[in-house]
Amino acid sequence: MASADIGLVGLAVMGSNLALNIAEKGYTIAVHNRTAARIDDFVAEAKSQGLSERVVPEADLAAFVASVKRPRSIIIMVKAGAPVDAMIAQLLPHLEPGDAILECGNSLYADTDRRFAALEPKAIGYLGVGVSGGEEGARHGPAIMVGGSEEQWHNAQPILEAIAAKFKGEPCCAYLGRGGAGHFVKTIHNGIEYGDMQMIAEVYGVMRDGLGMSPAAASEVFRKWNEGPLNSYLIEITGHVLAAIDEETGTPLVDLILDKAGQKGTGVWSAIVAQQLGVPATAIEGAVAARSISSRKDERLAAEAVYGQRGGGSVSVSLETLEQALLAGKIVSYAQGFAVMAKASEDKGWNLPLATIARIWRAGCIIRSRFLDQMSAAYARGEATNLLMVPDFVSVMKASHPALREVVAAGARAELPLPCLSAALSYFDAYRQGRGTANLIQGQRDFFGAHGFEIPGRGTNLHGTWPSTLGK
Ligand SMILES: NC(=O)C1=CN([C@@H]2O[C@H](COP(=O)(O)OP(=O)(O)OC[C@H]3O[C@@H](n4cnc5c(N)ncnc54)[C@H](OP(=O)(O)O)[C@@H]3O)[C@@H](O)[C@H]2O)C=CC1
Ligand SMILES: O=C(CO)[C@H](O)[C@H](O)COP(=O)(O)O
Repeated sequence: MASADIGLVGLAVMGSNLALNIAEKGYTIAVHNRTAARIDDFVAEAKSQGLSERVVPEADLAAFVASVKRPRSIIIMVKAGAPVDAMIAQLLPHLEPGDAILECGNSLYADTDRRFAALEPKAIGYLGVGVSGGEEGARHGPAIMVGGSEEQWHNAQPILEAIAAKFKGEPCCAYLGRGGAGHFVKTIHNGIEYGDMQMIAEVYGVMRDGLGMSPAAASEVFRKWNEGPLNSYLIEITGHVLAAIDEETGTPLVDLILDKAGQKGTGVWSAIVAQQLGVPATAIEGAVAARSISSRKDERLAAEAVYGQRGGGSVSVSLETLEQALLAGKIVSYAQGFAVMAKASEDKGWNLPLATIARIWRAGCIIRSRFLDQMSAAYARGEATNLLMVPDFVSVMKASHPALREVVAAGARAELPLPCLSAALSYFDAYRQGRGTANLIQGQRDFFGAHGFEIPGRGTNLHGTWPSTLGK
């Protein structure tokens, strides 16, 4: 007999913690996983947490679906990509019109659009749900970004709001638009996450290599910064990562970890979509490229052998300057991420609520910070679509961009790579430069390709009389 309020397939890190969160909120949840051993492990864990009475484990997929009350809501939390399509195909024969799939992984928004469109004629609802917060967030309250059918959102809303993180009592969960809107917003969340993490890593590099600070000393600085305007989850965990000691050797763990960053796709997708939309997101692009160069360890070692080790000596910037530089870089990066969402919203007709997005990112998600509270208030007042033009942030940027400039210049002189911070600074300088240099590019384009240029007051698509370069 159907007894479960909701079902969940995929009991790895995220799925098992979400399922425990759902059970803890008083809902009965049916669970299934391709590899049955994970179901047994999950049941044992649920038991140890006193939640097994609200768990219906099913190793057989048909029995799993049948155990969920109609109209059914089934969460899919498996590896993104082909496994999601495979899971939908396996579930479909057992679902009935009116049932819904809530796909909660880090899926490419275009895949979600496609799946949404394929299931709509079958009367199977489809929600593409971005979930952020990692293992701990999934268990105790993630930020939840929902896209897809509005009707299905209303069906799922009570459970999703119950399990979401709360900021001053408000659930960090919202419906953001049709089709892939929720996954799109989660992707940009991750792009911003990449920018935050890379800028923090660059500042750590200045501390380690330019100021000669130990991990313990750097940890103490991040702990202090977490009490100020940079207060955020990522600054907080950076302090903890830098303080950790390896039990085997007694040395700082961070000094033992290989300097090659992994990446699973959302950062690259953010950079690609920004370029496709014609919205500069240079800080995010810089962060993605930095992960890629980090992964080429052998090539970097070979190049170091050719060019020699860094010869720039120490840097002389204060910790206050570093803090201000990080703040300025972060504002630029968020401005870019939100500008990408604003343009996507326009192009795809999603009507993305930017204030709501900033609001649901204030707790639960990886980029949660004090700063997002200020941002959501600014967007709610409808002040601007680019954060760099929002009065509160204009004053912060005016005060902090000289620090960003000082750090980037000091880094360049000391031969320290700062790809993300320098990209943010260049974007800021270009964004506020009333007279740029693209007039020369237009001249060059007309020279080699007769592409035309504009002279204000004279006309568009004009051409120059250029000398011939033939035979030279
Ligand atoms: N880990 C994190 O911090 C976060 C992850 N996410 C996203 O959430 C989703 C789940 O992540 P995570 O919990 O880390 O798990 P993984 O991404 O590691 O995926 C493992 C799960 O997918 C299942 N799976 C893989 N291939 C198939 C298939 N072909 N058919 C059926 N099931 C399959 C596995 O089943 P089996 O046990 O049989 O191998 C297992 O349950 C991903 O999209 C991820 O990007 C989102 C936010 C944070
Ligand atoms: O979605 C997440 C956090 O918000 C996941 O942890 C994701 O895996 C992070 O991306 P990457 O693995 O590329 O660093």
